[in-house]
Amino acid sequence: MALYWRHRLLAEATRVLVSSISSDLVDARLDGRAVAESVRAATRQAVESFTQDADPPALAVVLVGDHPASASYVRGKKKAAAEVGIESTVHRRADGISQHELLELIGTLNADATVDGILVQLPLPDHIDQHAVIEAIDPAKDVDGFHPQNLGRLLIGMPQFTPATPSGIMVLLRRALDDLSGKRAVVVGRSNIVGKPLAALLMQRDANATVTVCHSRTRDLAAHTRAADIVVAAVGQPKLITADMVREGVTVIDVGINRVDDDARERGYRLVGDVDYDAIAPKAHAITPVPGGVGPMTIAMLLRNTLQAAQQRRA
Ligand SMILES: Nc1nc2c(c(=O)[nH]1)N[C@@H](CN(C=O)c1ccc(C(=O)N[C@@H](CCC(=O)O)C(=O)O)cc1)CN2
Ligand SMILES: [Mg+2]
Repeated sequence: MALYWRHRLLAEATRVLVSSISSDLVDARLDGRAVAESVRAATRQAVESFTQDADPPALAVVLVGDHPASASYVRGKKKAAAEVGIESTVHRRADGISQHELLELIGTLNADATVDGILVQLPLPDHIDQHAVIEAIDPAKDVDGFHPQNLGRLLIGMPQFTPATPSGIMVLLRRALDDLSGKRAVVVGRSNIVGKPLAALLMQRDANATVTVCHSRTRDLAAHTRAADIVVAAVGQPKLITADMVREGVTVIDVGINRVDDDARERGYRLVGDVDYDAIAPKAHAITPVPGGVGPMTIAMLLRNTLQAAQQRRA
């Protein structure tokens, strides 16, 4: 029970801070960078007070292979951690690492009392069983909140670590809407790291949304999204959600990060979400851009989880 209340207090502190910052809802654009900055500022302050009489929270990040996007997210995590006073160590391993070797590394990090939080950057190479790796992480150090124990706790309303992207989305939704109670929320995508935990958070008693989860086999997706007050797209398909699929006044959260070729850009591509932002923005109450929407929240919420891990472990 103590864990539960500590989690709720931290969540409430973030919510108060986030709702008190100057408006980051310019027109309909819901500025994830600004909200993430406020979450990081709150975390920085809390880390400062934690380190008055304790070592800084310590995060271990495991990165397998040389997937460029994963390497870039891990750099982002390391930099953001340093900025709020969290120590981080990246354990980089070659693509060819065996599952056994990876499980051994997790075992070593679990046993290391100086490590508060562990995360394994996803995706992992095909020859490794992702579930086995996640299950090997000590649930008390599972700052991604992907361990079955933590996902199970979330489902029954006793969260310990809540996955970063869904909890970041909840902060954005609370920033955009005064009350989620009774709102019809359609989550498009049923992944273990976004869709499923987000559905659990939205139907929790402190949110009270009415939740529908849609996926690749859903018949007449547009009929669901058109009836929704909140649409969350987390599929990985550019322009899956078009203007004719949403109602006037909708709140749209775009979780997709898709690279599309663009010769005009120096890097040869640009990032787009799952949502046709330009067409939907004029009719939306609020909508997150890509980049600069959900992505920055993912890293901010991870930092919060890492502080929480240190607080719980050292209590
Ligand atoms: N172990 C984990 N693996 C993965 C997670 C996760 O939470 N834990 N989530 C994603 C990747 N991810 C963090 O790991 C992540 C994705 C996107 C961003 C972000 O800030 N995106 C920017 C754009 C960045 C760019 O230019 O490429 C944005 O949307 O503005 C941060 C973190 C999968 N793996
Ligand atoms: Mg976004």
